[in-house]
Amino acid sequence: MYPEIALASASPRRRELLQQIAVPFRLVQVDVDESRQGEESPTAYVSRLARAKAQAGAAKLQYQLPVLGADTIVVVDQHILGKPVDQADFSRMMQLLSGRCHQVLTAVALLSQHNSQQCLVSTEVCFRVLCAEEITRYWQTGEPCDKAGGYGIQGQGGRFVSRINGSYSAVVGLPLCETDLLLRNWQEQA
Ligand SMILES: Cc1cn([C@H]2C[C@H](O)[C@@H](COP(=O)(O)OP(=O)(O)OP(=O)(O)O)O2)c(=O)[nH]c1=O
Repeated sequence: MYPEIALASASPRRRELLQQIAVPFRLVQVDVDESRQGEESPTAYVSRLARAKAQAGAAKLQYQLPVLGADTIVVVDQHILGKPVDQADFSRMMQLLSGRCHQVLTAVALLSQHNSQQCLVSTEVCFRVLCAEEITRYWQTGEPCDKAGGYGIQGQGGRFVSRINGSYSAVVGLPLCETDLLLRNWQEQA
């Protein structure tokens, strides 16, 4: 049903999500500088990173396959939260997220030599109020360190989430509905 693609990602979640909708893929390892450029907006930043991952993968594979790249960030009051660098950074993030709603932005880019498509999905996630003790305990599980915003909705972090409005799979790292559409559009144009 889908074209064979390469996934430019080291994220086990993105791998599992693509498998969930039966997309045939191989992996390509890329190393992309994730620093923000000046006053770049959150949407510009996350979209650029998804594109940069796909571009790096396509160059590495010499454009033999379409390459999919994705990026996820958490945004609260225009602050961009990536992965926490240490426990203090993580605690700061949890205090920002406690007792309120934030946006999770996931961008997906699909790229070949002659075609490029991308989409951006924004999901609202609401947290109940968190206390200092559970924030410390959550850090000790090891789960937060490789997740944007310092939490995994699909893991123990799910206990903090009171409500979500939008795409659950986008929060975990790859929006299934929009990725399916991207791939089907791609196939129609090929
Ligand atoms: C908010 C949230 C994020 N995440 C993950 C999704 C992404 O893997 C990660 C955000 O970092 P990213 O830089 O988007 O991705 P990554 O470094 O894990 O993988 P890649 O090689 O594709 O760049 O946070 C969850 O797993 N659950 C959540 O609830």
